[in-house]
Amino acid sequence: MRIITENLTKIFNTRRNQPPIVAVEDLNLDIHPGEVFGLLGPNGAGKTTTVRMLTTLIAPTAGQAFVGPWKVGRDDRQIRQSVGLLTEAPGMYEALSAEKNLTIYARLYNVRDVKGQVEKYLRMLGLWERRADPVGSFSKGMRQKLAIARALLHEPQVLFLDEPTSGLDPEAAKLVRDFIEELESEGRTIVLCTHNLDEAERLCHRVVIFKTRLIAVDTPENLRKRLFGRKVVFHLRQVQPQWVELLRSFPFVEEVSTLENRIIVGLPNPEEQNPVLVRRLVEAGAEIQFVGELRHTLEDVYLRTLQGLGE
Ligand SMILES: Nc1ncnc2c1ncn2[C@@H]1O[C@H](COP(=O)(O)OP(=O)(O)OP(=O)(O)O)[C@@H](O)[C@H]1O
Repeated sequence: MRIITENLTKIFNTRRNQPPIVAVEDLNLDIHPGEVFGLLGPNGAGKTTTVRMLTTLIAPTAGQAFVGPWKVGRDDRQIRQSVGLLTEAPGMYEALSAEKNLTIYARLYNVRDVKGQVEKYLRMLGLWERRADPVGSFSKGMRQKLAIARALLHEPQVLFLDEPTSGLDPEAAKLVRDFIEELESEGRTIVLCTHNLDEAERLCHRVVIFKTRLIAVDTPENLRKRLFGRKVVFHLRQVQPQWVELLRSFPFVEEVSTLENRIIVGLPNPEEQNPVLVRRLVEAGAEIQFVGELRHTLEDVYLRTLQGLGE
């Protein structure tokens, strides 16, 4: 399912005499069916507010939004049936078993085969053996998995995951990430709010960086290229100034810098241009140990993007 927002805005009117809080302003997004889409932004950027609007938990102040063919504010019942939501602090009945908790929610969602669906997701998330235990006895990771199971019981085509791996140990976090990839392969649209940029980079096709308003939206790769260009690192046995000058003499070379025994070269198209540079360096007597691409992480991109706003 496709998700579209058009000038989506949310303003919270707090206490009297207090200025209103603009949480989300004029947000325009087009999330493609079947993509994993990351919502990135600092604390208070409006990520949760956006998710709450798209899942019909709160009404937009202005603008509009569509989840598949359904319009937020007009078709809320259909939207609730089509979306699954994992919130930051999913509440469960602590004294009841995992199975009982899921059964209650499955009934609430009018799931047809309650028993079958509950079993399917308990098994899928590795909780089947612990199904009779009270949720109060579960670890954080098990609770998170149970919450994911709960969000999936009614087989939503769209899934909103707010910080799905926060507070999980690396093993549990990996399990959840693998599971997200599995859900993606089933063609579901997944919207992921996360502060874990490494995770966003691994899972998301595209990300939006926003802070109340949209700042940038693209694939992590394109954002990286746009902000940093592409850079190639030549590791040499030692660097001679004439090799730096040689590299600078190529018209397509954008910039050259050195760091210890490395020469870093900005190139628009390394696949085409590297072989030429390698050949000329070798001819000039350089001893090349390695050649690699300097990778900027999504974290670099994120921080640089927000810096542009004076963060
Ligand atoms: N119910 C509310 N009443 C008043 N203000 C609110 C309400 N919900 C959110 N806000 C405000 O809206 C802004 C955006 O909050 P939101 O929770 O959407 O941010 P977030 O990007 O999810 O942040 P975090 O990364 O910290 O979870 C904040 O300034 C917050 O204080």
